Amino acid sequence: MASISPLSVDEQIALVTSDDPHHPANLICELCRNFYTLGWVTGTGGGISIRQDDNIYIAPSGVQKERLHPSHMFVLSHSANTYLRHPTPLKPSACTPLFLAAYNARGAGACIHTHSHWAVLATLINRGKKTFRIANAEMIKGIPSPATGGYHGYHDTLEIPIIENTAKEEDLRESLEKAIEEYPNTSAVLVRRHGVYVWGDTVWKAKTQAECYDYLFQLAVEMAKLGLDPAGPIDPVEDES
Ligand SMILES: CSC[C@@H](O)[C@@H](O)C(=O)COP(=O)(O)O
Ligand SMILES: [Zn+2]
Repeated sequence: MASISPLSVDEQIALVTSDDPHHPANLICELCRNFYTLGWVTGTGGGISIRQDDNIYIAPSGVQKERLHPSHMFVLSHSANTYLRHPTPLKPSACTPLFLAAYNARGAGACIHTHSHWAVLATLINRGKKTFRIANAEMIKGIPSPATGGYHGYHDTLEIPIIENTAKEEDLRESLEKAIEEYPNTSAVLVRRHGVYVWGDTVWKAKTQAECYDYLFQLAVEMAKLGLDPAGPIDPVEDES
């Protein structure tokens, strides 16, 4: 991927400078501060990328994500596969190939990567399994169903692929791409002992869906602790009359 920008210095600065709080460079900073308080992006891990038309905004690698400034942002031209802005001496997030997988395969508008404990534990209660399952939970209704063009229903079983972690983040690309292909109805991929990637059509959909997923991961972990099957049926209610 070329790192020499075809843009002038002023044009590069303009890409990440805006008074609009909804500008991707500003939003990445704000959302990462929020995600930090949730334990999603602590210790420099995790992050979010946002696509605005052909421009993909990416945070730097190995930096405290709650202390980002818009001027730290990388901007990648999706169609040209060229960095329009590559602030030295920073490096783009190691999650970039994973974010690109969501943009390329699903036309996502944003992709979030968290190291949430709940996501990690959701992979551990499914030891030896390639899929996380949960059913009959209200928050499933917040998860899209690309197969129907709508959302999952309350009684649907939500299935999320689990891929195995690798020593380097970028080496997850192949298995993440395969999981996206094998699970056409998913908008998230869990990474064993690591976290989760969640994408959405817009930044707000990616955010709210990541919140629904995290809620469901916590619910499943707490249910498993109580000996309950997160994907189990609804118990029949006794007729006391
Ligand atoms: C605590 S380091 C974790 C990283 O290796 C990685 O898992 C991660 O999610 C963030 O990568 P980064 O390149 O800093 O954006
Ligand atoms: Zn990570």
